[in-house]
Amino acid sequence: MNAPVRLSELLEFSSLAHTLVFLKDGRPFPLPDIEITSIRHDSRVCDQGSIYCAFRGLHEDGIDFMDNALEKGAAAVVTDRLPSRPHEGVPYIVVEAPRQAYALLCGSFFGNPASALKVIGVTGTDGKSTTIEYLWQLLRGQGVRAGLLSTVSWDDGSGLVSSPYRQSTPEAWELHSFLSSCRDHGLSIVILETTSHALSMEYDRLAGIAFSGAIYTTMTSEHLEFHGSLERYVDAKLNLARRLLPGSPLVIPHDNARKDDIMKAAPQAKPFITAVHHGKSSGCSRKEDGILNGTCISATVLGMEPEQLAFTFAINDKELTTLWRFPSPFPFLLSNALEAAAMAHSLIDIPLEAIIAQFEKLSPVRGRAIPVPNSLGVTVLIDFAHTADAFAHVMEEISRVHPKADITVVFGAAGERDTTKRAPMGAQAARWCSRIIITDEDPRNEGYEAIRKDIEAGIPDALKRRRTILRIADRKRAIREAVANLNRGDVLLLLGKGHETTIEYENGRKIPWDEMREAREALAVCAACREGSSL
Ligand SMILES: CC(=O)N[C@H]1[C@@H](OP(=O)(O)OP(=O)(O)OC[C@H]2O[C@@H](n3ccc(=O)[nH]c3=O)[C@H](O)[C@@H]2O)O[C@H](CO)[C@@H](O)[C@@H]1O[C@H](C)C(=O)N[C@@H](C)C(=O)N[C@H](CCC(=O)O)C(=O)O
Ligand SMILES: Nc1ncnc2c1ncn2[C@@H]1O[C@H](COP(=O)(O)OP(=O)(O)OP(=O)(O)O)[C@@H](O)[C@H]1O
Repeated sequence: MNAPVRLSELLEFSSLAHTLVFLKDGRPFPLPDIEITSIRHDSRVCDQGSIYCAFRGLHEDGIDFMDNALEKGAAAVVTDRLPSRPHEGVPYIVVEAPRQAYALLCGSFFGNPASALKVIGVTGTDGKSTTIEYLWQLLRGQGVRAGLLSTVSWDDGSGLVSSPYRQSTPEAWELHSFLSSCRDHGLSIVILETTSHALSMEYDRLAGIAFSGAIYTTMTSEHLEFHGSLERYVDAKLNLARRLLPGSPLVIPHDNARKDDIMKAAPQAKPFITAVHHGKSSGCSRKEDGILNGTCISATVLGMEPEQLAFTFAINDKELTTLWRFPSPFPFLLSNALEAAAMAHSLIDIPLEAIIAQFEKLSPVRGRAIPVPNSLGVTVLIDFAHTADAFAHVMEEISRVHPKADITVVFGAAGERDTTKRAPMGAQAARWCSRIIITDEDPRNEGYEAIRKDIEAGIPDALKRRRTILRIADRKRAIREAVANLNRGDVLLLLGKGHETTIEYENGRKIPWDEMREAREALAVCAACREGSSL
């Protein structure tokens, strides 16, 4: 529990542009200084001494809950307009953007912990959590304890646990509370997942934080239901580069289509371009990539096995001949690791070779490209792919590793979220897989049927006739059906649930979910059944 802070101090240290309105006997009156115990955007969790920040939401207008917040004990209100009948004796802090004000006040409440830390932001469409956890592992391998907050994990210096938050970049109160805990544990580096929602000017959850490093992973398309267009989505992502401190490392993969825009958004950054390629190729070059002041790091994959990759790497034009190992067959994960290595190298000034030597010991990230052991002679992979680009990468690479295998995929798509990605996901599934089972991911109020139709709309008619397409809403039954039909040598991809622990249905109803347990159980049932029938 943090000690209360005086309102005057909070306002001063947050540098918040505001107008303070405090009425007594119907007239403006100088505000008596009050103690603030918390900053909240939800009236239901306000208590004695809270500041209530009224947000305009997708469903509600926070101004309608001011009375509720005051009844709960809120001592002040942040708003973009006064209510029609302002209460006497309530300080109204009138601002242009309440969400930005909320973030600045939260930072100020916790003593602006970000300014005492090197905060590294990781953004992109796919690969954020994996890259973050690889960076955390690589730094740890060099004896540097770093804080970490991603969709999957959380470490404030007290150890790695599952992230307790529903959001990948949590709301500012939770975020600054986490950062202050990192500072109090004596950490100097914190790696933060910075999502497009959090970076957008609409939500601005990261307002007031200056970044000491940024990694961009892939940049395709997601969350268009929120951003409205691809350009606005990209622009939100660029806010991370715009918030880099001068001279900070900025790591971008060579094949990121928005590489130039990202570099333009941070002209004073120190760029690192990374590339992973097969066989002989130039990878990236400082001249071609326009980074004469930066560094190119490229890995050449020389060998692919079902469980690992062998590669060499080059820094700028200097090719190093040592053969290194990466403990996964997926080059896109090697690309994430290479980005993490570039950042670690820049942050702690340790030769890249020493960092890359740690690759073979990297642990997988929960729910990402995790094989499920079995006795059926099949390959079953659990993965969190939930965009068309991630589908393409996983499916293409698994086909390369198992060129003769029949591939079955089980997947769905999130309800009430980006609908534009569904058809392209269906198209990728049909391109690479002979058997497609469309099931529930998080149908929410949209329901299974609408989502299934959107996915199927992306499957070309010619492929519809050549593929087996099953529609099984119940994910447990879908997995059982998929496993029951596998033949020795086949591949089964279970996509989109990864580490998640629930499936969300209508009106917020959730059922507990564990994809690994479901897969194991389905495989055990099938193994027992096949043993029984061979007796
Ligand atoms: C879809 C979405 O973005 N929802 C966010 C949004 O909710 P909303 O607009 O529906 O809120 P609302 O119900 O209209 O309420 C408006 C305001 O009134 C308040 N309220 C409401 C009721 C009441 O009784 N009292 C009260 O004070 C609410 O607390 C809120 O501040 O505003 C809320 C307050 O900021 C957010 O917590 C909420 O995030 C929800 C939890 C969410 O799921 N967000 C996801 C989409 C998200 O942010 N994801 C990104 C990206 C993930 C990725 O890339 O993988 C992330 O960073 O996690
Ligand atoms: N570099 C990459 N290129 C393409 N796809 C990738 C890459 N890295 C990971 N993926 C795919 O994206 C999935 C999600 O990975 P990860 O959790 O690291 O991304 P994320 O950006 O954190 O996603 P989210 O924020 O939605 O959790 C992986 O399971 C994999 O299928």
